Amino acid sequence: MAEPFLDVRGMRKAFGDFVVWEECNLTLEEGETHAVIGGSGTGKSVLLQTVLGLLQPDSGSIRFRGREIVGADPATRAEIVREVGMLFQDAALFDSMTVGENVGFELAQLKLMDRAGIRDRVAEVLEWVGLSGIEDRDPAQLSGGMRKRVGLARALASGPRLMLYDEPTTGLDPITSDVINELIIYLREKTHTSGLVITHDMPSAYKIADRISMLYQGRLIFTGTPEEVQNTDHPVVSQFVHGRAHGPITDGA
Ligand SMILES: Nc1ncnc2c1ncn2[C@@H]1O[C@H](COP(=O)(O)OP(=O)(O)OP(=O)(O)O)[C@@H](O)[C@H]1O
Repeated sequence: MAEPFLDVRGMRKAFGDFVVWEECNLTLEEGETHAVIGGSGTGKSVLLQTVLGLLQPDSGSIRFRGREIVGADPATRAEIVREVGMLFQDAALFDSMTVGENVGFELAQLKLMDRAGIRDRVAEVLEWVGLSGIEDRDPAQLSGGMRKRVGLARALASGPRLMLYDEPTTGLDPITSDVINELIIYLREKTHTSGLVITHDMPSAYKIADRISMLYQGRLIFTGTPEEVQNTDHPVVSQFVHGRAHGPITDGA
Protein backbone atom coordinates (compact mmCIF):
# COMPACT_ATOMS: atom_id res chain seq x y z
CA MET A 1 0.00 0.00 0.00
CA ALA A 2 1.26 3.48 -0.81
CA GLU A 3 2.58 5.50 2.10
CA PRO A 4 0.25 8.33 3.23
CA PHE A 5 0.97 11.77 1.79
CA LEU A 6 1.67 13.02 5.32
CA ASP A 7 2.26 10.49 8.06
CA VAL A 8 2.68 11.62 11.67
CA ARG A 9 3.43 8.63 13.85
CA GLY A 10 4.00 8.43 17.60
CA MET A 11 4.95 12.10 17.77
CA ARG A 12 5.60 13.32 21.31
CA LYS A 13 6.33 16.90 22.28
CA ALA A 14 6.85 18.37 25.74
CA PHE A 15 8.17 21.69 26.93
CA GLY A 16 10.06 20.79 30.11
CA ASP A 17 7.64 18.77 32.24
CA PHE A 18 4.65 20.07 30.31
CA VAL A 19 3.60 17.40 27.85
CA VAL A 20 1.66 18.93 24.96
CA TRP A 21 1.54 15.87 22.69
CA GLU A 22 1.58 12.53 24.48
CA GLU A 23 1.32 10.74 21.16
CA CYS A 24 0.13 12.11 17.84
CA ASN A 25 -0.85 9.71 15.06
CA LEU A 26 -2.31 11.39 12.00
CA THR A 27 -2.39 10.62 8.32
CA LEU A 28 -3.34 12.82 5.43
CA GLU A 29 -4.02 11.43 2.00
CA GLU A 30 -3.12 13.31 -1.18
CA GLY A 31 -5.88 15.76 -2.08
CA GLU A 32 -7.52 15.46 1.33
CA THR A 33 -8.33 18.31 3.69
CA HIS A 34 -8.03 17.21 7.31
CA ALA A 35 -9.05 19.47 10.18
CA VAL A 36 -7.72 19.11 13.71
CA ILE A 37 -10.01 20.62 16.33
CA GLY A 38 -9.42 21.08 20.03
CA GLY A 39 -9.60 23.62 22.85
CA SER A 40 -7.33 26.62 23.27
CA GLY A 41 -3.77 25.82 24.25
CA THR A 42 -4.07 22.09 23.62
CA GLY A 43 -1.28 21.85 21.02
CA LYS A 44 -2.79 22.50 17.61
CA SER A 45 -0.22 25.14 16.59
CA VAL A 46 2.56 22.96 17.97
CA LEU A 47 1.46 20.25 15.53
CA LEU A 48 1.77 22.62 12.55
CA GLN A 49 5.15 23.84 13.75
CA THR A 50 6.49 20.30 13.98
CA VAL A 51 5.22 19.51 10.46
CA LEU A 52 6.98 22.63 9.19
CA GLY A 53 10.16 21.55 10.99
CA LEU A 54 10.15 24.70 13.14
CA LEU A 55 9.85 22.62 16.31
CA GLN A 56 11.63 19.34 16.89
CA PRO A 57 9.48 16.59 18.48
CA ASP A 58 10.96 14.58 21.38
CA SER A 59 10.25 11.34 19.56
CA GLY A 60 8.23 9.89 16.72
CA SER A 61 8.23 10.38 13.01
CA ILE A 62 6.79 12.91 10.55
CA ARG A 63 7.05 11.80 6.94
CA PHE A 64 5.97 13.99 4.04
CA ARG A 65 5.77 12.29 0.66
CA GLY A 66 7.95 9.50 1.98
CA ARG A 67 10.70 11.72 3.43
CA GLU A 68 11.44 12.05 7.13
CA ILE A 69 11.32 15.58 8.57
CA VAL A 70 12.21 14.72 12.18
CA GLY A 71 15.96 14.72 12.64
CA ALA A 72 16.66 15.83 9.07
CA ASP A 73 19.54 18.28 8.72
CA PRO A 74 18.39 21.90 8.16
CA ALA A 75 19.12 21.89 4.41
CA THR A 76 17.24 18.63 3.81
CA ARG A 77 14.37 19.76 6.03
CA ALA A 78 14.12 23.06 4.14
CA GLU A 79 14.02 21.13 0.87
CA ILE A 80 11.24 18.82 2.10
CA VAL A 81 9.08 21.60 3.51
CA ARG A 82 9.54 23.79 0.43
CA GLU A 83 6.45 21.99 -0.85
CA VAL A 84 4.47 23.04 2.22
CA GLY A 85 2.66 26.40 2.31
CA MET A 86 1.32 27.99 5.47
CA LEU A 87 -1.44 30.47 6.10
CA PHE A 88 -0.61 32.02 9.44
CA GLN A 89 -3.35 33.04 11.84
CA ASP A 90 -2.61 36.75 11.46
CA ALA A 91 -1.55 36.30 7.80
CA ALA A 92 1.95 37.44 8.93
CA LEU A 93 2.36 40.03 6.17
CA PHE A 94 5.36 42.33 6.23
CA ASP A 95 3.92 45.81 6.63
CA SER A 96 7.12 47.39 5.29
CA MET A 97 6.50 45.80 1.88
CA THR A 98 3.76 46.21 -0.69
CA VAL A 99 1.19 43.48 -1.24
CA GLY A 100 3.01 42.43 -4.43
CA GLU A 101 6.36 42.20 -2.64
CA ASN A 102 4.74 40.14 0.12
CA VAL A 103 3.16 37.69 -2.32
CA GLY A 104 6.35 37.35 -4.35
CA PHE A 105 8.63 37.25 -1.31
CA GLU A 106 9.48 33.54 -1.29
CA LEU A 107 9.84 33.39 -5.07
CA ALA A 108 12.37 36.23 -4.89
CA GLN A 109 14.16 34.89 -1.80
CA LEU A 110 14.63 31.45 -3.27
CA LYS A 111 15.32 32.89 -6.73
CA LEU A 112 12.66 30.61 -8.16
CA MET A 113 11.86 32.99 -11.06
CA ASP A 114 13.12 36.14 -12.71
CA ARG A 115 11.41 39.48 -12.03
CA ALA A 116 8.98 39.25 -14.91
CA GLY A 117 8.05 35.68 -13.91
CA ILE A 118 7.46 36.76 -10.32
CA ARG A 119 5.29 39.68 -11.47
CA ASP A 120 3.13 37.36 -13.57
CA ARG A 121 2.85 34.75 -10.85
CA VAL A 122 1.91 37.39 -8.24
CA ALA A 123 -0.80 38.70 -10.57
CA GLU A 124 -2.07 35.15 -11.13
CA VAL A 125 -2.35 34.14 -7.47
CA LEU A 126 -3.89 37.50 -6.52
CA GLU A 127 -6.51 36.84 -9.18
CA TRP A 128 -7.18 33.41 -7.65
CA VAL A 129 -8.01 35.05 -4.32
CA GLY A 130 -10.14 37.75 -5.95
CA LEU A 131 -7.73 40.64 -5.40
CA SER A 132 -6.43 41.46 -8.85
CA GLY A 133 -4.49 44.69 -9.20
CA ILE A 134 -3.70 45.41 -5.55
CA GLU A 135 0.06 44.75 -5.89
CA ASP A 136 1.02 48.31 -4.91
CA ARG A 137 -1.22 48.55 -1.87
CA ASP A 138 0.13 48.73 1.66
CA PRO A 139 -0.91 45.65 3.73
CA ALA A 140 -1.67 47.87 6.75
CA GLN A 141 -4.58 49.39 4.80
CA LEU A 142 -6.29 46.06 4.19
CA SER A 143 -9.19 44.58 6.14
CA GLY A 144 -8.68 41.35 8.11
CA GLY A 145 -10.37 39.29 5.39
CA MET A 146 -8.24 40.87 2.66
CA ARG A 147 -5.05 40.24 4.65
CA LYS A 148 -6.03 36.57 4.92
CA ARG A 149 -6.58 36.43 1.17
CA VAL A 150 -3.19 38.03 0.50
CA GLY A 151 -1.66 35.54 2.97
CA LEU A 152 -3.30 32.74 1.00
CA ALA A 153 -1.95 34.11 -2.28
CA ARG A 154 1.53 34.32 -0.78
CA ALA A 155 1.36 30.75 0.55
CA LEU A 156 0.25 29.48 -2.87
CA ALA A 157 2.73 31.46 -4.96
CA SER A 158 5.45 28.81 -4.97
CA GLY A 159 2.99 26.01 -5.80
CA PRO A 160 2.89 23.96 -2.56
CA ARG A 161 1.49 20.43 -2.49
CA LEU A 162 0.35 20.75 1.12
CA MET A 163 -1.22 23.79 2.75
CA LEU A 164 -1.22 24.29 6.50
CA TYR A 165 -3.96 26.56 7.77
CA ASP A 166 -3.59 27.99 11.28
CA GLU A 167 -7.12 28.94 12.34
CA PRO A 168 -7.99 30.47 8.96
CA THR A 169 -11.25 32.05 10.12
CA THR A 170 -10.33 33.22 13.62
CA GLY A 171 -11.07 36.89 14.17
CA LEU A 172 -13.28 37.22 11.08
CA ASP A 173 -17.01 37.90 11.07
CA PRO A 174 -19.24 34.97 9.99
CA ILE A 175 -19.70 36.21 6.42
CA THR A 176 -16.01 36.91 5.85
CA SER A 177 -15.25 33.53 7.44
CA ASP A 178 -17.46 31.85 4.91
CA VAL A 179 -15.80 33.73 2.06
CA ILE A 180 -12.45 32.32 3.29
CA ASN A 181 -13.95 28.81 3.59
CA GLU A 182 -15.22 28.97 0.02
CA LEU A 183 -11.90 30.29 -1.18
CA ILE A 184 -10.05 27.40 0.50
CA ILE A 185 -12.38 24.93 -1.26
CA TYR A 186 -12.01 26.74 -4.60
CA LEU A 187 -8.20 26.86 -4.34
CA ARG A 188 -8.00 23.22 -3.40
CA GLU A 189 -9.94 22.30 -6.53
CA LYS A 190 -7.87 24.62 -8.65
CA THR A 191 -4.44 23.63 -7.36
CA HIS A 192 -5.05 20.05 -6.10
CA THR A 193 -3.28 20.84 -2.84
CA SER A 194 -3.89 18.83 0.30
CA GLY A 195 -4.73 20.70 3.48
CA LEU A 196 -4.12 20.38 7.20
CA VAL A 197 -6.28 22.86 9.06
CA ILE A 198 -6.33 23.61 12.76
CA THR A 199 -9.38 25.37 14.02
CA HIS A 200 -12.03 25.60 16.66
CA ASP A 201 -14.55 27.05 14.24
CA MET A 202 -16.86 24.08 13.76
CA PRO A 203 -18.92 25.46 10.82
CA SER A 204 -15.61 26.03 9.01
CA ALA A 205 -14.31 22.52 9.80
CA TYR A 206 -17.58 20.94 8.62
CA LYS A 207 -17.48 22.90 5.41
CA ILE A 208 -13.87 22.51 4.31
CA ALA A 209 -12.69 19.19 5.76
CA ASP A 210 -13.02 15.64 4.45
CA ARG A 211 -12.04 14.31 7.86
CA ILE A 212 -11.89 15.91 11.28
CA SER A 213 -9.76 14.75 14.22
CA MET A 214 -10.19 15.95 17.79
CA LEU A 215 -7.18 16.68 19.98
CA TYR A 216 -7.72 16.11 23.67
CA GLN A 217 -5.18 15.59 26.43
CA GLY A 218 -2.26 15.10 24.10
CA ARG A 219 -3.83 12.66 21.65
CA LEU A 220 -6.22 12.60 18.73
CA ILE A 221 -9.12 10.82 20.36
CA PHE A 222 -11.50 10.69 17.41
CA THR A 223 -11.30 10.90 13.62
CA GLY A 224 -14.33 10.94 11.35
CA THR A 225 -16.13 12.66 8.54
CA PRO A 226 -17.92 15.92 9.38
CA GLU A 227 -21.16 13.96 9.59
CA GLU A 228 -19.66 11.37 11.95
CA VAL A 229 -18.25 14.12 14.15
CA GLN A 230 -21.58 15.92 14.29
CA ASN A 231 -23.50 12.78 15.19
CA THR A 232 -21.06 11.03 17.51
CA ASP A 233 -22.05 10.21 21.07
CA HIS A 234 -18.40 10.28 22.16
CA PRO A 235 -18.85 12.44 25.27
CA VAL A 236 -15.76 14.63 24.80
CA VAL A 237 -16.21 15.19 21.07
CA SER A 238 -19.94 15.76 21.38
CA GLN A 239 -19.48 18.32 24.16
CA PHE A 240 -16.83 20.19 22.17
CA VAL A 241 -18.53 20.30 18.79
CA HIS A 242 -21.89 21.27 20.26
CA GLY A 243 -20.27 23.82 22.59
CA ARG A 244 -21.78 22.61 25.84
CA ALA A 245 -20.46 24.05 29.10
CA HIS A 246 -21.13 20.82 31.01
CA GLY A 247 -19.45 17.50 30.32
CA PRO A 248 -16.09 15.78 30.64
CA ILE A 249 -14.18 18.85 29.38
CA THR A 250 -14.07 21.14 32.41
CA ASP A 251 -11.28 23.58 31.71
CA GLY A 252 -11.42 24.27 28.02
CA ALA A 253 -8.55 21.84 27.47
N1 LIG B 1 7.87 27.29 22.28
C1 LIG B 1 7.13 26.97 23.35
N2 LIG B 1 7.68 26.91 24.58
C2 LIG B 1 6.95 26.56 25.65
N3 LIG B 1 5.63 26.27 25.63
C3 LIG B 1 5.03 26.32 24.43
C4 LIG B 1 5.73 26.67 23.23
N4 LIG B 1 4.86 26.63 22.18
C5 LIG B 1 3.67 26.27 22.71
N5 LIG B 1 3.77 26.09 24.05
C6 LIG B 1 2.70 25.66 24.94
O1 LIG B 1 2.10 24.51 24.39
C7 LIG B 1 0.70 24.53 24.60
C8 LIG B 1 -0.01 24.34 23.29
O2 LIG B 1 0.14 25.52 22.50
P1 LIG B 1 -0.52 25.70 21.07
O3 LIG B 1 -0.16 27.08 20.65
O4 LIG B 1 -0.15 24.58 20.19
O5 LIG B 1 -2.07 25.61 21.41
P2 LIG B 1 -3.31 25.74 20.43
O6 LIG B 1 -4.09 24.49 20.58
O7 LIG B 1 -2.84 26.10 19.07
O8 LIG B 1 -4.09 26.95 21.10
P3 LIG B 1 -4.99 28.14 20.49
O9 LIG B 1 -6.21 27.48 19.94
O10 LIG B 1 -5.27 28.97 21.69
O11 LIG B 1 -4.14 28.82 19.45
C9 LIG B 1 0.37 25.85 25.27
O12 LIG B 1 0.21 25.62 26.65
C10 LIG B 1 1.58 26.69 25.01
O13 LIG B 1 1.81 27.60 26.06
